[in-house]
Order: sequence, then structure tokens, then C-alpha cells
Amino acid sequence: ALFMAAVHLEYDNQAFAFEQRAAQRVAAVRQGLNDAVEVLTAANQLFSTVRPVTREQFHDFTTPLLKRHPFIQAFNYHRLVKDSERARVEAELQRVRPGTVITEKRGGVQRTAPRRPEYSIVHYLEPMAGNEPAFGLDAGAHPQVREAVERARVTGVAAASDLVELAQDTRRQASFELVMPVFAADGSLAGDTAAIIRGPELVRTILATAGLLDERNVELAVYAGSRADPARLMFSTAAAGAPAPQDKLAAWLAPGYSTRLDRSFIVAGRHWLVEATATPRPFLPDHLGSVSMLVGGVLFTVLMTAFVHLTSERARRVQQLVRERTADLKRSNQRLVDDVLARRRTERALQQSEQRFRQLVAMSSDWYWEQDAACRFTSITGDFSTKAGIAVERLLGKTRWECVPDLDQTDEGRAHITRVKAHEPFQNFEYQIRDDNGDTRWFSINGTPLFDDTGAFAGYRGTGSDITARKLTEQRVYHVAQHDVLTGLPNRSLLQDRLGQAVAYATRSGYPVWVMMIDLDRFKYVNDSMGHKAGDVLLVTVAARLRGALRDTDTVARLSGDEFVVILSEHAGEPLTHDIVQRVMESVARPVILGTKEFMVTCSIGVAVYPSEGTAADSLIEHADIAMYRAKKLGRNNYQFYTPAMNEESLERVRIETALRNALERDEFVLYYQPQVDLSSGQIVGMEALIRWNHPELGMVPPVRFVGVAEETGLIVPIGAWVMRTAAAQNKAWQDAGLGRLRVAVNLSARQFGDPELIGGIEAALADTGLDPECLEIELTESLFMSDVTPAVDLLHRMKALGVKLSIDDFGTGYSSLSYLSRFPIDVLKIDRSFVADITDDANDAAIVSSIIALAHNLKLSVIAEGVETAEQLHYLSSQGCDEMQGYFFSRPLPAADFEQMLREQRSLPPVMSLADETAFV
Ligand SMILES: Nc1nc2c(ncn2[C@@H]2O[C@@H]3COP(=O)(O)O[C@H]4[C@@H](O)[C@H](n5cnc6c(=O)[nH]c(N)nc65)O[C@@H]4COP(=O)(O)O[C@H]3[C@H]2O)c(=O)[nH]1
Repeated sequence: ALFMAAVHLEYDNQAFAFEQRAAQRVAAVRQGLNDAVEVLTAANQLFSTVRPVTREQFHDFTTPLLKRHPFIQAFNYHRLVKDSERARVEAELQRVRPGTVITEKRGGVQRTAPRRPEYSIVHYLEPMAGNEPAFGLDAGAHPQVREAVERARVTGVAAASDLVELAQDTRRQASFELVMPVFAADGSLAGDTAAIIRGPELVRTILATAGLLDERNVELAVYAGSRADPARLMFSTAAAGAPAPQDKLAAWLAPGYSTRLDRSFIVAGRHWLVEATATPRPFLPDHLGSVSMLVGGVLFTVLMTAFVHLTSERARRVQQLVRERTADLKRSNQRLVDDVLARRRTERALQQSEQRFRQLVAMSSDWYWEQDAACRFTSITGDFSTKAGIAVERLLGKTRWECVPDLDQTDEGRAHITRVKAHEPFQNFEYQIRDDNGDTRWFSINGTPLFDDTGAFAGYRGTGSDITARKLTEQRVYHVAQHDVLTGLPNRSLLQDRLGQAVAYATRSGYPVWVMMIDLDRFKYVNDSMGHKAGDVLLVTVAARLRGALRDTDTVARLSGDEFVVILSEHAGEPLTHDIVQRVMESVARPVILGTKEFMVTCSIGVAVYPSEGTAADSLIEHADIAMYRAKKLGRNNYQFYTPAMNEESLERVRIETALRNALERDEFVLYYQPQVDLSSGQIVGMEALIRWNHPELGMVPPVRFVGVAEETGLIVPIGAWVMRTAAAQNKAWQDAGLGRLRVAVNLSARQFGDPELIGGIEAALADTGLDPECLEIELTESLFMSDVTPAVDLLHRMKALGVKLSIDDFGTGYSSLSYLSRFPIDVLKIDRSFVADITDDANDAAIVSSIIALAHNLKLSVIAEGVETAEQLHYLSSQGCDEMQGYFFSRPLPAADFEQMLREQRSLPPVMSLADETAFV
């Protein structure tokens, strides 16, 4: 639209310019014509002012005019000549120019004018040169001239003729004449003045003068008439007259644009038509602006389009990008939201965790510490001061080993420091430190090294806790674990440690080590008779005495019950001598007050020496034990040094044990029977079945050599069952043989007592043999009841329920508590032969025996004394009301056949009172 508007504007401008130019040309042409009229008028004025005007005057007057107006071909004075004057006039003309006649030109041919009444001849002609043919020409013969003259005569002003063919023209030229009448003094028409004007010349001159001739933009055509009659075309530039073919583009762009201008005007009483036609011009130069605008616009549009396209493309891409980004953002946002939620959850969890942590810290006994790269404390939190009793400031800025200077005095401390300096984690490192009150505390710490992003060591972080209480407890527990609760002496465990140390020392130093096994003689009796507490007091007393009798460096340990072990190490200048052992024995043997009574307790000691022949370090205690047994065997209250020979005995134990395993199968056991005699009647009322082992190599082995081993190995259970069954069967056989309703006593070992098959076994033995249960007596030892009494009571009742009799064997040597007797379904008490042996020499033993008898009777129990060897013993027992006796005095244990023989002989004990002087029945 802008382009169109610009084009139109340009066309308007061009039209305007064209019109201006055209108007200029029209005006110029008009002016030229007017000028010509003026010139003619001036020449005509000459005739009205000068009468007559001579040829010379005419010449003089017109010559300058001709010079000034070159388009005037000639100035004529047309004189009206009557035919009558023709000859004279012609003569006059011939004077001017010989041969001149009045002529006329018709059809291009000039000839002498025919006679006619009046002629209007060219009388004066300026300039002559070049116009000679016109001289004497009858202008009146030209109708155009005639018409103009007539008009001029009427109007009184100059009139222009139509185009005329001039006489002087050899070829037709568009010339016309301007005529103006000349009146004679009388007012009659004398002729006219005429300016012969060459139309093209006129227009060209005018345009040239106005500087419009060379302009090519406008084509001009000037017609001597009001219409564009080619016959009247007076002047034309090349294309003038032919309408310029309108540019199609121009026509399309500016349909109203005119390239032609016609102007007609009247000069000299004649219509003149000037046609101006714009020269077809190339479109571009005139429309540079619009074209530039168009091109610019197009370019701009293209660019804008491109720009818009790019922009929109970019916008589209941006939009796409935005969409993608938005989607990304949404996803990111979602992730962010998720992250935020997760983070919130984490934060919440962290807060909770931190809260828990704080609560735990508050509740925990731990504190938390941190150290810098130099392992100096930078912070200790968690109420350290309260928990540890140490002001934090005391530790801050120091290393742990600066806080605990003697940390490197222990192997653990040195290892810890090395570990820390190697930046290694550590756990449960325990060390001692003095608190602000100077008390020793135990800390346990855990630590982990810290490393920064570059991997450089940055310090430590860890926890700590006060484990003083635990340490004290541990020490107590350790002490308890290593010591005997009752006496406070080292126990077996610590003994082993000390022994190891002593042996190591002995090996190192070359000095010997003595191991003493100390066993209290008859402790069991004290315990049984005086009760546990008394026994404990005795043990504590003995322990203290042992300790007092030895050096601090010696170890005194309690092994079990009344067994003590002493480790003596020899040192330079302090040789170990037998005096030490003697001293120990004497210290133990000092009287002890238990309750209100004074006791004498002796001990038996076995000593093993290291290093010595046949004594390995790990068998020192065993050897001391063997030696101690030897001492005991040798009558107690003495000591024995271990010799390899003693070991032979224990080796024999091993041999026995091996052989014992097959003895039952090989039927190597036999029962001996020792009679039990009623003291009031002297009759044999029963017998004790005593086992013997008829070993093919060892011969008849007494129970003392193998029962213990059988008990230790558990072989006593099948052996005991065999004894019971054999004894029951034997008794039944004797009864069936009419040898009396005897009672057979069978020993029951502790191991059998714990046998779940026991009751069933007794029942089966009775059932199988058919023996009346009342004729079976089961001998129990007090040791059976030493531990838990309740199950024993239960078992005794079940045994009792079978109908058998129960007796307590070796009464007085064992547990010594009489209180249980009332709870047990016991029938018989057997006084141990150790009491009986001294009954006549030892007032104590006599008292004990009499007490036992009295007690038993109080409990409605019968009493049997065993080991009765002398009449005195029997007498005393009898005097004390003892019910029965058993012993060598009456009979040794006998093989069944011998015993049967004795029964058949009906041997009996003479009345007690008469026995005073009797010798034994041996
Ligand atoms: N010095 C002396 N000794 C006398 C006298 N009268 C009897 N004796 C011995 O005293 C022991 C009595 O048996 P015990 O106290 O039950 O002591 C028994 C008993 O505890 C155990 N024993 C024997 N046979 C068996 C058995 O079949 N089973 C169980 N478990 N143990 C048995 O072996 C122990 C020893 O038995 P034995 O050697 O037969 O020794 C018997 C017997 O020979 C005497 O006047 N003077």
C-alpha cells in the first residue's frame, strides 16, 4: 500500500511536473506567437505613422526585428493593387528586382498571377535574400491569407492565417502569416503588413530561448488550429502527436495518470493547439523512491517475514523448549517436591534422631570427645564433668597421653598410643585416670580417625564412659573367680596361674619350687558333729594360719573342702627346708575354739618338688596329692615328699581301673560276709556283704583298692547291682537252708544312690530272689546327704516303701549333722570303726560313741558298732547299750562257704560281762 501510495504520489508529481512543463511550453508557444504578433504590430505601426513608408524605411525598420526574431521568415507589405495598376506596380517591382511580376502559387507551382480585379501583392519584402520568389506574389490569391486579412481588417488587430504554402518554399513547410491591415490616410484599406512565420522555427526558437527545447521528457506538437489536424501541424518533436503508449505497469499502477496535455488558445484571432505528450520513461528512474520503498518494503517484509519466521520459529522452539523445560521443571519440581518431602522426612527423622540422641546422651553414661590433627582434645560433650568427675578444661588442648602421663607405662597403653599415631580406629580401650578428687577412675573409650576431603588426617572422634564401677565389679568378680569365697584364698584357677608363674620362675632362676598338698585330718568329723558353720570357721582359721606361717610371696590356695595347696618358691638366700613344712603343720595343729569346744585339727601334707626326678611341672599338684595320700595312709598328721614310687600306686589305680571294666563279665567278684551279732543274745542276726575281687594276677583285691576307682568310673553301679542280687540270693538260700532269718547288709555307694534304676534294681533283686525285704539292709554313707537333702529323703522313702531296712554306715565320720536323722526313715546307725578303735583310749571318741548310741535310741534306731576288735571295746559298747556289733573280735569277713559253716555251727558271742578277759574269736 505504501508502494502504491508512493507510486501514485510519484505519478502525481510526474503528472504535476509534466503539466508544469507542458504549461510552460504552451505558455512559451503562446508567448512566441504573441511576440510575433507584437513584432508585426510594431511593423504595422510604421505604416500608420509614416505615410508613405518607403521600401528603405521598411527595410530599416524590419531588419532589426528580423534579427531579433529569426523565426520570422520575412516581413511583407502587401499592397492592394488594382488590376489597373498591375503593370505599373510590376514595373516598380522590377526596379527593385528585375523580372518581377505579379505571381501566384497554386498547387506548388508559382506562376504569374492571372488577371483579376485586385491583387494583394508582396510589395515590400524583407529580407529579399532567400525570399525572392515571394516578391510580387499575389498573397490575395491565397484564400488563407485573404481570410486572415479580412479578419484583421474587421478586428483591426493582427490575424493569423492558416498554414500556407510559401512561394519561397521549395518544399512544404508549416508556415503561416500574421497579417495586420494597413489603412490609407483616407481610411481605406491600403494593404496589410504580414510577418511570414515559419511555424517550426517559431516554436523551436521560442522553446530554445526558454531553454525548453532540449528537454526530452515532453514531446510537443503545435497545431495551427483547435484540433489536432495533421494538415495543420506546425511543429512537432519526434513523437509528438502520437500518444505515447502507456506503460502497462504504469497503467496498472496509476490508471489515472495522464501523459498528454492539450491546450488550445487564441492568438491573432486564431485557435492554436499545443499538444504536450510525456515521453515514455523507464519506470525505474522516476520511481526510485517507491521502488526503493517497494524493494525496501519487500526486503523489509522478506526480512520481517524471515525475522518473524525466525522469531516465530525461535518462539516456537522457545515454546517447545519452554514446554520441555516446563516439563523438565515440572519433573524437577516434582523431584524437588519429593526431595523437599524426603528432606523434610529426613530432617524430621534427623530431629527425632537428634532428640533421641540428646535423650540418650542425657540418659547415657557415655560422653563424646573430639580431637584435632595433633590428637589434642577440642571438645568433650555429654556432661563429661559430671559423669567423669573431671573438669573438661583439664583435658582440652592436651593429648590423652598428656592427660594420663603413665599411659605409656603399660603394654596396652603403648599399643594404644602407637595405634592412635597410626590413625587407626580403636575400641574399648580401657585406662585409668585420676579424677579431680584424686580418685582413680577407669575409662573405656572408642575412637575413629577423621579424614578431610583430601584424605588428610583431621583428628579423632569417639565416645567414652566411666567404667570404674564395672571395673571394680570385674575386679571383685575376678577376685571371686580366682579366690575361694570362704577363706579368701586363691582357688584352683588362680592356683594354676601361680603355679605356672612359679614353675616359670624356677625354670628361669634354677631355684626349686615346692608344692604342698594339705588335707585336714578328720575335718569331716568336725563338720558333721559341729555343723557347717563350725567347719567353715575351722577352714577360715586354718587358712589364716597357713597364710601366717608362710611368706607373702608364697601362695596358699584352697583346692576343695579341706584341701589346701601351698606353693613355695625358693629365693636366693632363703632355702626351702623341711622346717617350713613342719611349721605349717604346727600352725594348723594349734587348738581351735569352735563354739564352746576346743578342737585339735591335724593335717596331712604331701610335697612335690620341682624340678625333681619324675615330677613334671603339670603334675606337681597330682604328685603332692599322691604324697599327701601316702601321708594320710601313714597315720595322718605327718608329711611326705613325693617319690616316683608313690606314683606306682596311682599307676596301679590305672591298671585296676582297666581290669575292673572286665571283672564283672569274667565273674571275678566274690562276696565275703561278716557276721553281725546281737549284743544282748550273742547270736548272729545278720551279715554285711563285702565285695572282694579275685583278680587272676593281683589275687584277692580288697575293696579299699578298687571300690573308689569303681565309684569314680561309675562301674560301681553294675557292680553294686550284682552285689545286691548275689547277697539277696545268698541270704535267701541260707534262709531256705534253715540257717535262720538273717539280715544281709549291702553297701550302697553314692554313685548307686544317684542311679535312676536303683529302686527298680532293688525291687527286681527282691522279687527275683524271693527274699523278704525286711531281710535286706542297705547301708548308706553320710556323704549321700551332704548336698541336697530333699531328693535323698524322697529316695529313702521310696526305698523304705519296698520294705527294706536302711542303715547309716560309718556314722560320725561324715556330714555329722544329726538333724537329718529324724527326717530319714533310717533303722540302723553304724558307728564308724575309727571311733570304736579309740573307744577305750580316747575319752572323746568314747563320748562320741556313747552320744551316738543315746541319740540313736532316742530316735528309735538300733545301733551297730563296727570294727570291734577287743573285748574292751565290746564291753564298753555293750555298757553303752549298743545293740549289735561287727568286727574281727567276732569274725572277719568270710567267704560264703565259711560263713555258712559258721552259721551251721551256730557260733555266738558269749555274754558280754564274761568277755572282759576273753580274747578275740579270731
Ligand atoms: N580293722 C578292722 N576292720 C574291720 C573289722 N571288722 C570289719 N572290718 C572291716 O571294716 C570294713 C567294714 O566295711 P565298711 O565300713 O562298709 O567299709 C567297706 C565298704 O565301705 C567298702 N565295701 C566293701 N564291700 C562293698 C560293696 O560290696 N559295695 C560297696 N559299695 N562298698 C563295699 O569297702 C570298705 C572296706 O571293706 P573291707 O575291706 O571289707 O573292710 C570291712 C571290714 O573287713 C575290725 O574289727 N577291724
